[in-house]
Amino acid sequence: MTERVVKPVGRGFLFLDSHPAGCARVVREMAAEVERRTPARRTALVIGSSSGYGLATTIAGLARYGIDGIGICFEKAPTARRTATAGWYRTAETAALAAELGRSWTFVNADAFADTTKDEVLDLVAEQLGGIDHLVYSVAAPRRTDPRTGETYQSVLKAIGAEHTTKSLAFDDGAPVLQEVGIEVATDDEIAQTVKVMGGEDWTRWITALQDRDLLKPGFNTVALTYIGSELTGPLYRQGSIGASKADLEQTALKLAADGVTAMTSVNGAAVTQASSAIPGIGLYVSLLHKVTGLQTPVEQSIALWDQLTGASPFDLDDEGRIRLDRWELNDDVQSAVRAQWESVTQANIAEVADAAWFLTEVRRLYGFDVPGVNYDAETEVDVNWPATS
Ligand SMILES: NC(=O)c1ccc[n+]([C@@H]2O[C@H](COP(=O)([O-])OP(=O)(O)OC[C@H]3O[C@@H](n4cnc5c(N)ncnc54)[C@H](O)[C@@H]3O)[C@@H](O)[C@H]2O)c1
Repeated sequence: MTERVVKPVGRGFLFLDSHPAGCARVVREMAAEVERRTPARRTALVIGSSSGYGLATTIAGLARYGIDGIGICFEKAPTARRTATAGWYRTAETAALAAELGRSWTFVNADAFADTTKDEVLDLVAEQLGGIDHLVYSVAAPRRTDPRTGETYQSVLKAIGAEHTTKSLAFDDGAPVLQEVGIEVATDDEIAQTVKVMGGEDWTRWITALQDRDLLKPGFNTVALTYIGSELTGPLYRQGSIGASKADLEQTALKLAADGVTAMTSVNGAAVTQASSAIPGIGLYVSLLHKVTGLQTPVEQSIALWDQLTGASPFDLDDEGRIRLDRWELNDDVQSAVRAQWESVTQANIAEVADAAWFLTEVRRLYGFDVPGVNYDAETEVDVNWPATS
């Protein structure tokens, strides 16, 4: 047991330590957003369950429909010098929540891309759940090793075709700083590697592995998360290397559907997550978006997703068969207001035009800081165990 005071130490939007009590409270706050429904008696596999949209999907499914499941994520244990990663602590609290609600959830801390992980998880699915009704694929990873070849691919955040610059938000001692950031052009190889990491290949491999062991229940459906976003972020995101991987993911859904699997992508709206805060321009964009309209939270969107996956609500699909949870973001009035603010923002007016302070708080909350009700001067237990099977 190791109790210590944990402070936000780091650079930019990256902190070295996470606050266990703060992370636990964030999980409870997320669960409190969910209105319960009659249990749906369904089982789910959530890949990327410790953070961002995968965490929200896990909590929403558990708290709204009493879904049982297995979550997979890739987190770091505490060491003598550093706390565990935030997702480790959030997973411990999510497991405690599941136990309180009397549901069966097991969390596997391993590389989802590895075949050894697939084998381990499929064994658990067979033993504990008897099969899967829903698979939600919500991985955001910087690299992937293909277990068949041993080759490691890296994803990049670069433009395609022409170089680009974007306005971007940074902070100096808590004060917002407007920057211009250059975006390099990705080579063909970098684009191909990004698609290998964030495209649909691994999602397909999970589904094939489940099919091979006859673990898909009748009525099974699966979603992988994708993003479209605004024209303002288009050159870097949707038309960039990461967007190429999202196009691949969307094509994969169509291929899986052609093979008889109920597979769709879910277009979620912008959210402040560890993955998104690393993308230049996104911090400024969401700070402006928040000022214009507020953001629909990941839990709110995940509730809408579960309502559709369980059949409680009809699917809200676009012409390309994608579930649209981002209509609030891409609404024309919202986008033209955000564009006007994006064009008018300067160093002098940034604190008024953008909700920069809100954004910084959201980033700090990703590590369990700035959470109301937590005493950050008190010692907190950092040696939290990975949850046992519930
Ligand atoms: N954040 C946004 O604004 C946004 C918007 C729309 C869609 N999305 C999509 O949602 C998905 C999740 O993104 P996020 O922003 O919630 O990310 P995130 O960084 O908050 O979470 C990523 C999750 O993936 C897990 N993970 C990473 N590498 C892994 C590995 N090798 N094996 C197992 N688990 C691994 C992490 O542990 C974590 O649980 C992505 O597909 C992303 O494109 C995000």
